[in-house]
Amino acid sequence: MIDQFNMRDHFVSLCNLVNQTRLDGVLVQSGELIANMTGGRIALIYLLDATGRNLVLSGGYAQGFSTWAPGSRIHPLQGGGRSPVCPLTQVAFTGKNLCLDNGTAGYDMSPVISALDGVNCPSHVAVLPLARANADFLGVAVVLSDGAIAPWLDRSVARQILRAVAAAIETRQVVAGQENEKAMLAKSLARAEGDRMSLRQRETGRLSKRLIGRSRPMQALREKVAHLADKTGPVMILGEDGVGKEKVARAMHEHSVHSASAFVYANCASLPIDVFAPELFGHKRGAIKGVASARQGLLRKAGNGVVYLDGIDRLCGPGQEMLLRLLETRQYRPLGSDRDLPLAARIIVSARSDLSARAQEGTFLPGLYYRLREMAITVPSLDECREDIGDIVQAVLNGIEREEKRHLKLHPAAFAFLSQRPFPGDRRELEGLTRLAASNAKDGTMLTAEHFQAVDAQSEPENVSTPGILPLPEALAMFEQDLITRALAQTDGNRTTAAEMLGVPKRTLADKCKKYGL
Ligand SMILES: Nc1ncnc2c1ncn2[C@@H]1O[C@H](COP(=O)(O)OP(=O)(O)OP(=O)(O)O)[C@@H](O)[C@H]1O
Repeated sequence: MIDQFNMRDHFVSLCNLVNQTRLDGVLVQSGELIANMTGGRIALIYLLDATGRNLVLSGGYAQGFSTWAPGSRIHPLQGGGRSPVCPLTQVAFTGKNLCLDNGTAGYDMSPVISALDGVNCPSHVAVLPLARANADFLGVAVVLSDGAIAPWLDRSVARQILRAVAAAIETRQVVAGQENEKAMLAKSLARAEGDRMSLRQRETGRLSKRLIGRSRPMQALREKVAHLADKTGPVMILGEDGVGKEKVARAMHEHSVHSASAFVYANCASLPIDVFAPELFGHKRGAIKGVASARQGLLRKAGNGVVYLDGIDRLCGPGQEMLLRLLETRQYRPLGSDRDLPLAARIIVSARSDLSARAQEGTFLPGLYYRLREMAITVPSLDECREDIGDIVQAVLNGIEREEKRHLKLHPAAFAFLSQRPFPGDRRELEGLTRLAASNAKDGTMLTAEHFQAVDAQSEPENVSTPGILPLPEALAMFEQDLITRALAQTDGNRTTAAEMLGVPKRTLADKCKKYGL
């Protein structure tokens, strides 16, 4: 009769249960379902906590209350042999229904009474175990009824409903756990991303202090430097004289994980192989004639830092071949040694921008060029980044302020002057010009266009009036006169010696002196 009478209600409640998307909703729905099924007035759900040692009052249902959320309370599962017995503990350990239709004598009902918070406690109590799909203990449902509960529990539907309730709770717990994990993961990802961003900002900030300029080409350059900094393999930095190739190399090293190791500089320009090889690889004692002691090479000195080879385009042919071999084998042998050593340092080279053409025409080893261009950076010239002039000048002035305690500011007219002025020596020329202009300015003043113009005027070669095109006899006479004057000056007017110097007979010189009135 019970089953027939309530079947439709059970079915609706079960659908509601399955449709709950939150654990608290599942618990209320479960309470209602269990109460209806057992004819109870109140149903409480206690779930085992993560430690497996406590039952936590997690949800409940009370007839007549649209929503009822008993405060969550923790009840430690008690060890055996206690008196009075905790009914929750007993069910947790036995896994069997406990139906107290005939009174609760001998049982400690405080975990149940305390949950009621003043709600009148019905006379009949049953504690029903809830099990996970793998039969592990999940928790208990406590039913409080004004009438006998046992007859209701005998129905097969009771077992099915308790299984459905346990499954719904377990599913929600798993989903809630996953969501919790997802939220924690998202939080830690956001934290890591934040850390990464601020680290990146700090690093890019450091790079902008070294490689000054807000122009697009400079921004792109800094990005490329940051990108290549932690890669391995050689880097080639291309650019004309004074654009800042070495500065880029140093910035890349400082940005890398090996920044604590050494940055070793070597100028390759025009070095013959017998100087370049021992310099780079080092040599053993007695390996070089006339050199008594052994010497550590630059590769060894750099450790796992950087060896910066400046002006690789001017390295001699055998040097180029040696370098290619080093990059290919990643091994080298100090002169006089019989042991190869591994290449630990990163090789960064600099060259003028026309290296590709040089490789094509065969004046630079093509194989080395192709190896080096795998990671190449071209430094934009100041002409391509004219908007950076103000920032570079300001950086120089800041340096002067730090070193010399002199405070100088750039006058807008000076900036306008510099923006127009060509800089064939690139950033090096701008830096040097600013230093010289600043040396003529007083502390606390503005650096004006005149300060820069004064430096330019001093460095211009003296005005030599170049004669226009003269008829050849006239020009030859001028040249002859100048030559004789200088020969006489050098010989203190001694015509005999002067004639010898000029390779003419004494008589010819005398005639010419007469002709030119010397
Ligand atoms: N982005 C920059 N901001 C400010 N100063 C710079 C910048 N780039 C280079 N400089 C300055 O220009 C000068 C030349 O730089 P660096 O020696 O790095 O140039 P380079 O290209 O290696 O020159 P070279 O070809 O003669 O070896 C240095 O004094 C450096 O401080």
